[in-house]
Amino acid sequence: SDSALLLQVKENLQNNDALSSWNTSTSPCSDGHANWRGILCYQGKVWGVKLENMGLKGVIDVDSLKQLPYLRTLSFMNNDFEGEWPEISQLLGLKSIYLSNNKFSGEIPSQTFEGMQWLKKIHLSNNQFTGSLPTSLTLLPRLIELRSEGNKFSGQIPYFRDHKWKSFSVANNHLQGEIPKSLSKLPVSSFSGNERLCGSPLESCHSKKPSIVSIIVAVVVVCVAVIVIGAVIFILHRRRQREAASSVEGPSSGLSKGRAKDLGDESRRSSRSVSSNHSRRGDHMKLSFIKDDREKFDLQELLRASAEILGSGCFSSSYKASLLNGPTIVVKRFKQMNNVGKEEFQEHMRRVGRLNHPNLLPPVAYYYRREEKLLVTDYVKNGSLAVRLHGYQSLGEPSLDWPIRLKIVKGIAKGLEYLYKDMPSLIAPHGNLKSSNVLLTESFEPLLTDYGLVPVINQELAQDIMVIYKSPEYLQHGRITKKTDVWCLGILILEILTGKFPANFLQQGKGSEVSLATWVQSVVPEEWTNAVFDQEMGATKNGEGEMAKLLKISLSCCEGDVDKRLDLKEAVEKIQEVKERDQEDDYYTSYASDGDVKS
Ligand SMILES: Nc1ncnc2c1ncn2[C@@H]1O[C@H](COP(=O)(O)OP(=O)(O)OP(=O)(O)O)[C@@H](O)[C@H]1O
Repeated sequence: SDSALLLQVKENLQNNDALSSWNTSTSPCSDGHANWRGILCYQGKVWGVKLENMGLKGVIDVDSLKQLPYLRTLSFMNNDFEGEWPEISQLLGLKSIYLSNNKFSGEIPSQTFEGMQWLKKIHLSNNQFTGSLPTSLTLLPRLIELRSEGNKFSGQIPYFRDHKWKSFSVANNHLQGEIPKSLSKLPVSSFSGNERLCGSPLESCHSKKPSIVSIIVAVVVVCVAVIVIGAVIFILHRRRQREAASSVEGPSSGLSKGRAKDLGDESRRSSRSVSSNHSRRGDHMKLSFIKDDREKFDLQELLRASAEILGSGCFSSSYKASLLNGPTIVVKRFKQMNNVGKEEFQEHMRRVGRLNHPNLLPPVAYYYRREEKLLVTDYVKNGSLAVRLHGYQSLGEPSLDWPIRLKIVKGIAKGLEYLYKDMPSLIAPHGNLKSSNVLLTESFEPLLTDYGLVPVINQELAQDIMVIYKSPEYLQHGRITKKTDVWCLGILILEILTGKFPANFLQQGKGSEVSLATWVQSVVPEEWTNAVFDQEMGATKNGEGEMAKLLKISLSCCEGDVDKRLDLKEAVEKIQEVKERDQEDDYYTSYASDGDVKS
């Protein structure tokens, strides 16, 4: 019976506490409705198994599922399954398969989908699948959704013919080669994050195949160059060693101490040995500067500078260092980038370095070694918006007033708008927009930091640390869209208006939809003045009307349904329309006129 088969499925699952309703006292389906959690019924028959967000792992018992004759949809999204591709391809009647956001790994055999002629939707995003995208996908006549972003698929995209895509993404994999013509009308975001993929809608390939002769010539030239460079490096290295031995031996300074305490595999060495170790590496101490217009310094000078730790997140640690007779700078040490290659990292830094906007903090220099990636920026005097919003009251310092908060919001929106224009190939051009990544200049102009990093951060860890992966679309459907940064913007504005820390509202566990936005929505507008707006903002004459306007805009940015959410352009336009003071507007009336806000 269906009951026995499903109980067998349950038995093979670990962490199955959420399935307590699966027991012999009821049947899974009766008279059209389901008695068992996660079972979808139609006319008393099991047509779907939807076990999402339950922390499940173990084995998916395909042999039992195979015997459910009416099974059409299967979802194990947002769980903790590991291991190889489950043999669900034996379930020939399936119309949809959802396995996104697990830890499945390994290759999916190329013939896997053969014969699954009813299959319309396949969601595999954010696992760790490797190898090629199975060619049998191209043979599925009804396929309209294929989500495979955020894996480690490599090789070329197979040739799809006449599929009418409702949703397609192979973004953030290791795919390469030319995108098949049949997919060239899809948006850039469907393919971004694959460094070696080319052809429309991405940049054209221009790939003239080099002749054998030119390859041989190139190899010879490279070999000669390597020998010459090696000899030069050796000489310089020896010279520096001698110089360094005398200059570095002195008492170690703040940054080297901080690094010695904190730097990954070097953590157990003393600060002195960090310094001398680096000095032995000679040329490896060189930082790559983005622009030529500033005085250069190298890693050794950084290690000698007096330094203090500014903070250490999951993603990076940041040190403030004052160079002797030089500027005060911040060295950010990335923790989650060990998958990125040198070329990729350099190209990315150069790309970020080309950006130029008054609301973006520009990189000054970077440093790459396989086990160490550093980014140097200027120190920004007023620190982060996070500290200003949440840390100042305890110090007895005045908080930010409403006009300044509005100025900050407008600056953030402009910075983000620029990122969207100048990094169009990224699905989430910022990716980690939050208050600790907004710094404030002396005139309280906001500067965005940590932007554009999605392509170089380790995918599997990025999911735990970057704000885009807390969005409703990611938690529910495992996808990131061009509007995901807008959601982050909305939450950030709510944080600025309420003075509340968004992370406190995110429930533990995947799939939760509770956020600062849901809390604000739970408060009636009449209570906003007392219950929602940060009392620390202080009263501005008639400011509440404008505050309410901004609050409504931010709620529209946080709309859970991506289609209803404002896009970035709309959001920025509306934000720029909010005035610092508005003598006529009153927030109750302005709220009443806008019925769709609480959708
Ligand atoms: N250039 C800078 N000038 C002044 N303060 C900075 C600068 N860069 C970073 N900070 C501050 O240093 C602290 C640590 O920053 P860091 O980016 O390392 O971690 P985080 O932003 O708190 O968390 P995460 O690792 O998730 O990004 C933060 O409060 C940040 O605002």
